[in-house]
Amino acid sequence: MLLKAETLTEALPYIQKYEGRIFVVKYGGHAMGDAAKALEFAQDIVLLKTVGIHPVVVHGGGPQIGEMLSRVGVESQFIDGLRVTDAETAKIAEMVLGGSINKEIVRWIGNAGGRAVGLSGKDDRMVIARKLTRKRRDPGSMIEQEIDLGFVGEPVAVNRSVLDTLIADGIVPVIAPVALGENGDTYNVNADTMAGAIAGALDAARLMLLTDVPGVLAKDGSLLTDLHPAQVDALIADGTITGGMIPKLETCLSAIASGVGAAVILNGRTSHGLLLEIFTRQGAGTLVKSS
Ligand SMILES: Nc1ncnc2c1ncn2[C@@H]1O[C@H](COP(=O)(O)OP(=O)(O)O)[C@@H](O)[C@H]1O
Ligand SMILES: CC(=O)N[C@@H](CCC(=O)OP(=O)(O)O)C(=O)O
Repeated sequence: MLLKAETLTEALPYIQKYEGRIFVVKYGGHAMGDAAKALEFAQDIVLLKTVGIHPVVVHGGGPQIGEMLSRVGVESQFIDGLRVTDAETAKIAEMVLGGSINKEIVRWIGNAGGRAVGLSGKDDRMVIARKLTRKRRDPGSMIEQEIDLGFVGEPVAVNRSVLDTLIADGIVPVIAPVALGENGDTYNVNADTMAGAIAGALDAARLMLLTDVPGVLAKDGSLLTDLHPAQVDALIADGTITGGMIPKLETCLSAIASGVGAAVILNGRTSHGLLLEIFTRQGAGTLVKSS
């Protein structure tokens, strides 16, 4: 697609603008389609690296974890888009995320002609997390109850040194959302949250969240192409944004607050959607930006 002369002319200013900058790309479990789509994603990542932008991939795998859990007869429950994670679930989540999905993405990028190294937050103690707590109040009650999500973590520190080494060596880091607790426990981290923490620590120009919808949709189904952080609370309160879209937008806001240039939520199954967003005037998806 980028080989057309007019497309290249349109892309050039963006290439110059972002040369040398880091783009954190979160590849969600729902965004992963068939083998052809996976190859397109990998080609886009390789193209970014080739033009001098440094992609860092953080992947999810919620549906794939769910499949494995049901195969072994373990049920799982979600609260506010987060999987309640007991010790057995944490083990299976780590196996699926760090074992099978991580290595598949590394393979795809390699097949597309790039260099990739897979790791999780545990490698080189890259991401340290603490137990995440959630509070809930029953309708009509004044008392807030703490909900125990088990081994669900929120990143509290990111050590970027191993990522800097890989990036400088021409390698795309591919990161599974598993982190190390301060006490040495293993924590399952929502992949959006993980991507946001890494984007913040790397001063990324963009955080790109690839999912299975075109972006944030209004109640009438139309795409909200631009969102200011101040609009998000109201969209959650009036029920426009629900489920997994809530942690996604919370992540966008905290990434922007920690210095990331902007965040984009877009459809990872659209052919070369990543390139359309970065290198064309029209873009793709929902851009969340302060000004
Ligand atoms: N306003 C909204 N616009 C778009 N999607 C929304 C909205 N509110 C809730 N969603 C849901 O959020 C989902 C994306 O979150 P999630 O399933 O966690 O994605 P992923 O697995 O890619 O991280 C969409 O498939 C959709 O069902
Ligand atoms: C705590 C928590 O919910 N962790 C997620 C990690 C994977 C993930 O976030 O994957 P997607 O991006 O594909 O949804 C989970 O167990 O499903």
